[in-house]
Amino acid sequence: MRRDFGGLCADRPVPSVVPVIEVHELRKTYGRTVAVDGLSFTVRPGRVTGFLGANGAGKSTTMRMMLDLDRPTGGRVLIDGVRYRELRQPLRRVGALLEAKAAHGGRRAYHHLLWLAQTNGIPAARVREVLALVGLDEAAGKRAKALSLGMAQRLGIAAALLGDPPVLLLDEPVNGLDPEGVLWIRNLIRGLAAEGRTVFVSSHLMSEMALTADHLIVIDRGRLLADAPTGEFVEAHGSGSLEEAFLRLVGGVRGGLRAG
Ligand SMILES: Nc1ncnc2c1ncn2[C@@H]1O[C@H](COP(=O)(O)OP(=O)(O)OP(=O)(O)O)[C@@H](O)[C@H]1O
Repeated sequence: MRRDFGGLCADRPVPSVVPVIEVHELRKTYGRTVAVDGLSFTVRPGRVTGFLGANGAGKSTTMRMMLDLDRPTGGRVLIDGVRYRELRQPLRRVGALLEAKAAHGGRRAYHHLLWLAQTNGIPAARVREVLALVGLDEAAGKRAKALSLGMAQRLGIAAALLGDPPVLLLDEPVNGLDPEGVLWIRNLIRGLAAEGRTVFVSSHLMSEMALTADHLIVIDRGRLLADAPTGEFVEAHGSGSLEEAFLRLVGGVRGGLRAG
């Protein structure tokens, strides 16, 4: 089913199999801490790719490097064949949610989005569209510091959708949302992928990812453990659930490391 998320472009190209995001031998160290350890994978359009890992596995660090917010110690990330900072009109190409509380506390939700739109050549009318899309019309006049975590998360998603980008990078988008909000974001994410967009979503919530992701990139301690369709991943680990498969895989690898 094709869904319309009120985007600027009416028609999108048919999803291709060409990877949109390419992560090559990515590495990041902070002093002695190896946060990301030689990670390589690609992300394709038209499906939800879940980025799974336990707390501290290196998901946020990887996503910051995808957006050029952190400099890799080694390797690189290409989006459409170039680095993020080389993209022209990046907000129209890549929408990102990294931290829910990214807006300046004193700024009203509407003005936060308007400022982002105006500095990125996006029509002001789009602000009302995305506020409606994320269910924040009535909270448009609230200052960012007065928003609940769930509302701040919705504002972050509105900012990510502002440029109607074909690529979305969402770091733990479910954080802070109530059950209704969780269902809403799941449907939104799945709808965005069904439109042919490239959707990359990190989470440590296995049950949620099982319902949302078509494909999984699983990491532990900065290393790639699996790159597989969700169903295949669960089956390959002889499990009834994604959570069980994940725990078996991570437990097995860590056990092997200890034994070695
Ligand atoms: N700025 C930093 N300085 C020092 N160490 C850092 C920094 N950022 C991340 N790390 C470390 O790098 C590792 C990976 O952290 P990261 O936040 O990327 O993991 P994560 O998978 O996103 O975890 P979570 O699910 O808890 O958000 C952790 O050991 C973390 O302590």
